[in-house]
Amino acid sequence: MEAKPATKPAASAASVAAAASKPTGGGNNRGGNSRYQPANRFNNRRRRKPKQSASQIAAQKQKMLVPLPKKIMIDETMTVSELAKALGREASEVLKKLFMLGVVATINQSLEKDAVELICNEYGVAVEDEVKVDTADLNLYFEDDTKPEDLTERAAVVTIMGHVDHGKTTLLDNLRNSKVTDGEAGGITQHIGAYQLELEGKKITFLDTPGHAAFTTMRARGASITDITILVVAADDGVMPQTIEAINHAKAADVPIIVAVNKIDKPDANPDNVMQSLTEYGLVPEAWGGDTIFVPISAKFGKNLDELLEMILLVAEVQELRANDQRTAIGSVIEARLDKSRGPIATLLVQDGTLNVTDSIVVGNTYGRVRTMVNDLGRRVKTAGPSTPVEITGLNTVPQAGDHFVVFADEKQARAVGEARESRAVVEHRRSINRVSLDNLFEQMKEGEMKNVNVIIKADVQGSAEALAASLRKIDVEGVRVDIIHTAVGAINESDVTLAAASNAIVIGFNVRPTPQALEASTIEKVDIRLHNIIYNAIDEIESAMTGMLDPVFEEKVIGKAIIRQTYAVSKIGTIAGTYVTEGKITRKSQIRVIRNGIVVFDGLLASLQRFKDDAKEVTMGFECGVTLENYNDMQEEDILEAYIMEEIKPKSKGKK
Ligand SMILES: Nc1nc2c(ncn2[C@@H]2O[C@H](COP(=O)(O)OP(=O)(O)OP(=O)(O)O)[C@@H](O)[C@H]2O)c(=O)[nH]1
Repeated sequence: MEAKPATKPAASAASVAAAASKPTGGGNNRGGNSRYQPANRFNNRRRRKPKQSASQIAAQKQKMLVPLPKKIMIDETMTVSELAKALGREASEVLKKLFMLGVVATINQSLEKDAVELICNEYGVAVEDEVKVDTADLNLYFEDDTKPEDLTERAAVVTIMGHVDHGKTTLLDNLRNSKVTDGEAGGITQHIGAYQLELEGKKITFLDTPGHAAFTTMRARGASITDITILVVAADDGVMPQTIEAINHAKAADVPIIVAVNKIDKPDANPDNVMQSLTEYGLVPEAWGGDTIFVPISAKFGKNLDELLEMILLVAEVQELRANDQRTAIGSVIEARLDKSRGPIATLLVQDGTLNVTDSIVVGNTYGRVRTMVNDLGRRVKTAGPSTPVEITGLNTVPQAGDHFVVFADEKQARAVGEARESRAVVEHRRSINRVSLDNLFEQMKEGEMKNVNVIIKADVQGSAEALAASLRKIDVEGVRVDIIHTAVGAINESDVTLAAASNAIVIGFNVRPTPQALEASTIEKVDIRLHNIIYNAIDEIESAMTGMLDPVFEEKVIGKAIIRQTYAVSKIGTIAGTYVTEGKITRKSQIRVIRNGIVVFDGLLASLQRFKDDAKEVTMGFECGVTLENYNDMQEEDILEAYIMEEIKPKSKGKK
């Protein structure tokens, strides 16, 4: 049977394909068979044509289907293929354009923003920086975007501060007992770090960890939860160092102060003296033309406590404290601890929104689900609105006082944010970010980040502190001024470092030293402490730093410490101090500072260093030695000798410690 012409081409296509795979063929080479040529061409044409037209059509289709975008977003760099995708173009087309612009690239090569802009320019497409929202940054959730109509009144949050023994705890306890037992007959009260009182239908929340250390530690961690500070000053004792510290801590946080002049029941109470002294710190009673409220009280005998509460309500009213109880809760940690049987426990202060049992929550660098919630009366509650303190369980680990908390829509989201924060916390110490030091002051000023330089001054005597403060205030470099946020007499203590950390301040010590705790805290918090014994040098250093001319060549390095155990007066030689080296070593070449109660009483040269009557080159920790100083004989038992050397350092190194 003769094959029909129509079937021939098909048969021959298979043959040609076979032939094509073996171009040199065997004996049955049909390549020269003219009979098959037309069919061959026909078939080849048929195979080529659809292929070409398909890609052309696809390209055309793509052109038609994907119009160029008006703009594309870039996060620093993008690869050629990402760019092509964003533009809706073939990568080869983008590569070609790059080539024409003189850039030889591959498809996975990442392009800098400049190159992306060049290409996009060719297409008439704008390039914009992608604004990345860092969902793990809890501060974001504290940005206030509530409409005024959604806001309702909330209770004021009050902190009590003052000098030791002036009656802070007595006041907190008596306020609580007087009010709480009124309405909650026999109610179990428990310490959860804060409590609420009700007066005239309005609530007030008291943080019951008195003292400015707790207040400022929380502020250093980002929490500013206090609306009003009660400054307790004992009328029989008057204004004391910690009264002043408390004032400066409250001022630095911009929190209004109500003065409670306490212990007025005492026969030697002198409230007028307290008022008079406080005027020096800008706290002037209303009766004297100022705007500070003073309430004379007796915390112990409950006198005028209602009046004090009324004044708190008054100040709160002026502040117009509002919150939106309909949103998911945000707030801060007041206290946290680990309970052996219940796991991590945290007292939270809800600052906005309403917190519910079962809420998925991120607290500081941990997360979890609110399992139980207990209020300040020890009662189980299911919800907690704004300004309410509650103790919760259900967190994975223990957070820290001052940490922020945020409630998320679901557990998955909370876990993602919590885990991201956890791992981030391991690599970066959040409080060291952007901390000011004299070494970076100029850069921060240049970048416009600094409007004023906050300084804390500690000095051996009030006179030097004031003189230094006055001179520093006069410095004005390119509109940036020095702001003295606290001055006091005595060693630089932990509280100074905490205040510096919370207020981004530099600490200047004049003839004083930091306590070991303060030194340790300053290293952790990256607070710059500068120590001087010549006022001019302190001023010059700050001024140089502000003009970018700070170029320290030498830095002092403390190499050892010793304590004087005994002193001997020896004629012709003077005082020999029998000392015991407690840290590092003392070398014959070191300079010596004599420190008495945190104050530098001598700074100069070593005259002799001896071990068992022999001159020694150096004496190390754990050994005793005899020391004499040049031109100084007033060494006393218990004095600390600090040995230091001056070391050459590279410019822009860490500050003096
Ligand atoms: N007479 C009298 N004594 C008071 C009054 N308030 C407190 N005290 C007494 O003063 C002493 C110290 O009171 P606290 O409440 O412990 O003082 P504080 O400020 O909390 O002290 P620290 O916690 O050490 O800082 C106690 O013995 C109180 O009883 C008062 O109004 N009148």
